[in-house]
Amino acid sequence: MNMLSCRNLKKIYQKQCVVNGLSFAVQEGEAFALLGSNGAGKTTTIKMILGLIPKDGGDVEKQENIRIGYSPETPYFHPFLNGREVLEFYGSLQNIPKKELKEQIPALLDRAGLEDSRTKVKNYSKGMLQRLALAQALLGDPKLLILDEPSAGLDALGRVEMMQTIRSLKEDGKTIIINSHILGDIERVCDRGIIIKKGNLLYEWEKGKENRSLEEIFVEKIGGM
Ligand SMILES: Nc1ncnc2c1ncn2[C@@H]1O[C@H](COP(=O)(O)OP(=O)(O)OP(=O)(O)O)[C@@H](O)[C@H]1O
Repeated sequence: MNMLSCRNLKKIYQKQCVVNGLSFAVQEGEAFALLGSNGAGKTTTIKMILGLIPKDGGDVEKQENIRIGYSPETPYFHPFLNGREVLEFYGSLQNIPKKELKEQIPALLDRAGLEDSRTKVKNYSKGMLQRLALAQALLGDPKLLILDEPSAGLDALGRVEMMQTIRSLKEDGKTIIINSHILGDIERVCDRGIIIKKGNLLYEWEKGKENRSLEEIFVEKIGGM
């Protein structure tokens, strides 16, 4: 069953077509990757799926009434709040009752690999911000998670932990769309994905479909056009 499908998605910026008729479907319970070089159109695609920017063509169809969690490429939170306070704030925007939030927040911080400390966001490292962005995306137990570069800025161990967390979320039944440049991570966690170049779909990747690594496929597809 599809969780989400995009048909002929299009985005034009300054007369330039940066997403050019993309069509793909994400099935319920899978981890799906959007792959491509810098400027390929991955974040723009995510923003159209979320309705953050208008489409210049095409459709996005989602399962009805699903909750979506979103971790943006460059997370920003109020600098004078600590992690817990950030989650309380976003939880209140979602109308999650205070009592429920109190129960959820320590588990969410823990799951994202953050301590429930008084450290304010202004003193967070880039990696801590990424972790907080993931915890924020998990508020309200969404069915679909959209993670834009979730391991950007994390050190090697942090990256491994982040990918383990994402894998465990998939095992819990969440559907996950990930935008990432780290092909080894994608290969370990994702089931399927698409390679995009200059807004065009180049290749539909599926784990185990080919007897070569995602990196080899990526280099061939991206380098060969
Ligand atoms: N608001 C905007 N106005 C004009 N051009 C934009 C805007 N946002 C994105 N673009 C352009 O659209 C193209 C696709 O950008 P996008 O951010 O979707 O790429 P990406 O694949 O996510 O890249 P990266 O991996 O570097 O994040 C780029 O050429 C970018 O410069």
